[in-house]
Amino acid sequence: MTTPAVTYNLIKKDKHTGARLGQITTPHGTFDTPMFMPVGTQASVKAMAPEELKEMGAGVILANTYHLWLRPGEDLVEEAGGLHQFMNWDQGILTDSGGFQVFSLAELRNITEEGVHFKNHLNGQKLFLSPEKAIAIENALGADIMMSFDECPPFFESYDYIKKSIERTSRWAERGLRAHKNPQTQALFGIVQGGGHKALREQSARDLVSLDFPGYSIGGLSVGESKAEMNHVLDFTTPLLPENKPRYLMGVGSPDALIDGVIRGVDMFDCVLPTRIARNGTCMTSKGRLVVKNAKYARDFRPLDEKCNCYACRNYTRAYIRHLLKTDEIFGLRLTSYHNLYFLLDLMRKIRAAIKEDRLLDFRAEFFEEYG
Ligand SMILES: CNc1nc2cc3c(=O)[nH]c(N)nc3c(CCN)c2[nH]1
Repeated sequence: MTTPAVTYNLIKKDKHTGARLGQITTPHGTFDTPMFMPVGTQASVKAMAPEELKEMGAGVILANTYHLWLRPGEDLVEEAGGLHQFMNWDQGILTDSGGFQVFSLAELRNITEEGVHFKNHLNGQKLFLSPEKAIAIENALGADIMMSFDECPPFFESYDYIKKSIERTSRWAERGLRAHKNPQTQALFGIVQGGGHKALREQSARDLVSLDFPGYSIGGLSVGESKAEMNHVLDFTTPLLPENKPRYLMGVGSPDALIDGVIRGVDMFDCVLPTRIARNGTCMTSKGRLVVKNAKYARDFRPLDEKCNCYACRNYTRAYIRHLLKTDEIFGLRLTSYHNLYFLLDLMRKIRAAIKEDRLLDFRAEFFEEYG
């Protein structure tokens, strides 16, 4: 039995909720869970240097197969020694498989059993992605954790459509497992789908768990459904997954969604939100969102968040950051991006501490009281 590339160690279960304290060990280090993973779609977490990401406690970051396949090409990244070498990041890297990005970015032509035909969103060129092609690209990129090639169906699609979709996604997952060249150094996760349908989530989970992946992602969420609907799906989906393997909720999220996902047994999260809203001057604070570009902050010489200990909050004021954003000074985006990423990574640190002391529900109540 070869040692798998990624192993999960469940350290402690919260007494009052489904939350778990754990650690995930990868070829590039061991990281505490629950964890938030900053998104670096094109091999860069926008505006952040690797040293800054390390300083704020980021362990695993994301990159996207679809984007890197188009530019600069997986062969170039492989020639550079793989993503870690190429982007000078020696901690964890997870690559998404391209399925979701194709559906959300490219002009779709059609989905067949073989794979997905579509147009390159940059130049309209006809392209084709199959499970085998996506896995080959992820093998070349060299991420520690790879996603299976899946279809993320619209949450509100019909039962029949989603049933056909998850059955094909499970066949794609099996094809991906067979095509995977480096299982000893790269862990391939299965992605559970099924929309809002309990029976389909059960069928998808059953199919994927029988293929014995080293970890499982929960897909098909954070695609426009309400937070209540997402939490309801999590309520019946996480218990279907093996306790001794990591669970990754894709594309989530906001501070409240992170807490509610942890409570329902999720270990890993990713979202572009912190860096995306930072670029238009919206900051996450313990008292909710703060749009620092607003005129009311022009002479506000307090930090973005008086309870935050990040580089931006220790050294700069709302007035200065607002000035930078208003004058299109790039340093402004760097400060808001740094702060938002730090805010979510620090939130995960607080959540892990709360699980350790069995006071996660109290922490949730305190957090929501202030966050609004
Ligand atoms: C922002 N919301 C969101 N929902 C997702 C679902 C999938 C999903 O169902 N499958 C895959 N492969 N990726 C997803 C992603 C991208 C995660 N970086 C999602 N993002």
